[in-house]
Amino acid sequence: MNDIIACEGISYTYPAGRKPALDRLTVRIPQGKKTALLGRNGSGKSTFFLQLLGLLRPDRGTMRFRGQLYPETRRGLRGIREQIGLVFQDPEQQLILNTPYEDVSYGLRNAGVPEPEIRDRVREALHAMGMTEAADTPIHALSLGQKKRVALSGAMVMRPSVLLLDEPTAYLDRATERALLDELARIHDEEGVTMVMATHDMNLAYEWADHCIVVQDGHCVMEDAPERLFDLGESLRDWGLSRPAVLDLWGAIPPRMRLGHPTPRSLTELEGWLRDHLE
Ligand SMILES: Nc1ncnc2c1ncn2[C@@H]1O[C@H](COP(=O)(O)OP(=O)(O)OP(=O)(O)O)[C@@H](O)[C@H]1O
Repeated sequence: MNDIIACEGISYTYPAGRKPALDRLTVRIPQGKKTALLGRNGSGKSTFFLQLLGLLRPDRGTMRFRGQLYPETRRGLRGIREQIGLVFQDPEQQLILNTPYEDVSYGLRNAGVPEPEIRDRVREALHAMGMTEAADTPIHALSLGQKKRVALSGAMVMRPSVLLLDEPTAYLDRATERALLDELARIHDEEGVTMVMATHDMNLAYEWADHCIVVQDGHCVMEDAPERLFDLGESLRDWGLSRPAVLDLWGAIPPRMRLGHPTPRSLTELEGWLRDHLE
């Protein structure tokens, strides 16, 4: 597996922090894959995202993007930021202009993209998120799910190679969550974008991720495929993680019935299996 990002022993303490937010963190982000970043509140996930964007710099350790050390200069870091998009947990923190159209065009205009191209790219990005009709609606009149879609459009319009998603499904209802996940799947499959998602939802991590990273107290304690990670019992509890419900339900089905069938990755998949096998 090729790594698009590799961090080696990075540590960081906030100026006002009493202990390190990141403590000798060593992790890699595989290129073109979907990585879930897991860990209890305060374990360092958001801080890690800010480090990846170059908005915070490690006190020690090294970070590489496509095999090259992160640049030291502002200009170099801006170049990294053009290739990495971040969608904040709270869209209110991200959306700064009056309408979706204005907000999504902001980054392109800053990058000096010509107006006709801005128009086309913004329309395309809003259309992909089903936000065409709301393009000129005041942001404050949008629902939370719509605001999240605008934030995602704003990140995607820059055509990043890596998309960082901080709790993208937090506060969303099931239907809006499903629509957002379908859109992420489309972006991943069609555009080959590497994705990293911080989430507290273990069902989602198990269903969505190819690769999982677990952080505890700013340190990586486990990095593996979801099926191996979620097979661990006690350690999961120590790290503040739960087992995905689908694994417990699947385990409750008599072994002779499930023998030879791959373990379902989601409750929807399990539901389909039950429908086929219990008729
Ligand atoms: N601006 C700040 N100043 C001082 N300490 C901070 C600051 N931001 C975060 N921290 C501390 O750094 C540590 C890591 O926080 P971080 O927000 O990265 O965790 P997280 O895993 O993203 O948490 P959550 O799951 O709640 O979003 C915590 O101890 C937190 O209190």
